[in-house]
Amino acid sequence: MTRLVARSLSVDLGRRRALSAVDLSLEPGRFTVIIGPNGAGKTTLLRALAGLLPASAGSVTLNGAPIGRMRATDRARAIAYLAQSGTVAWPLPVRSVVALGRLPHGEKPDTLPAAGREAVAEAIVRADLEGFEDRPATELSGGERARVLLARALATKAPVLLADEPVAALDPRHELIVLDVLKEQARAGATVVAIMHNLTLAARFADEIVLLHEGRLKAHAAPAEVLTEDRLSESFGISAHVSNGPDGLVVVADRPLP
Ligand SMILES: Nc1ncnc2c1ncn2[C@@H]1O[C@H](COP(=O)(O)OP(=O)(O)OP(=O)(O)O)[C@@H](O)[C@H]1O
Repeated sequence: MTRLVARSLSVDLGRRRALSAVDLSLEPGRFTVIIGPNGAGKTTLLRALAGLLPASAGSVTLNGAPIGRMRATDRARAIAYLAQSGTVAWPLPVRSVVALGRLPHGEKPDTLPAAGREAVAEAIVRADLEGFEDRPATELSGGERARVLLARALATKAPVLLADEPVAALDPRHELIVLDVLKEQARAGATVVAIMHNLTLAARFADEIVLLHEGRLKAHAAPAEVLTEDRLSESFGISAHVSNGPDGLVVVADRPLP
């Protein structure tokens, strides 16, 4: 059970303060979705939580240990990080790319032990990639590639999964499949965090929503508490209509505010 905590976390990118004094506690078993307008600091927050960006002030701890002081392999075993629109540089078969998720365990793609092979096979099924195993990962569509990279992250079987816009490139069916997978990971005890722009899907799947705006945490609560018309207009600059649908809140952006 792994708890990831940011305390008064600020991050500077160049001379710009991208994140200011964020306090956030991410608990095992919860699926948290980070929302906010472009440039709000969502990726910066996720990268800092993953230990990929240093804190300029404050701290990030994993089960109480400062993340910046962890060995890289220990961190990679504990936290699977799925980057925004990740790329695949080499024409490796899909199975080998997914197997790279086992590297933090010291397992090489060509010589995976039974547990590694099982983790890879399971990740391929969960990302709906059966039949793609032998295809070169460089010859896939954007959405297929996104699912390969998700499968690579799943194959690590890390207790923390941080995903930057994991459904941005996906068709509606795969959006639902992937969000189900993320929710299942949380239900199985993982700490799962994803950045999303689709507010209706965020409301439907998230246990908690974190709203960022201009580098600051504006809200962190259940979807119905965060996704109010007033807050959407204040943070996103839109006139929005929020209603109750059969599967949760439905958020419709009516028009941009002047
Ligand atoms: N390398 C950099 N140097 C300076 N500023 C940067 C750098 N990278 C990002 N920024 C700025 O930091 C702020 C936060 O960027 P970040 O990528 O975290 O936003 P985001 O909320 O993830 O946005 P999006 O929804 O567009 O992905 C933005 O104002 C951005 O312009």
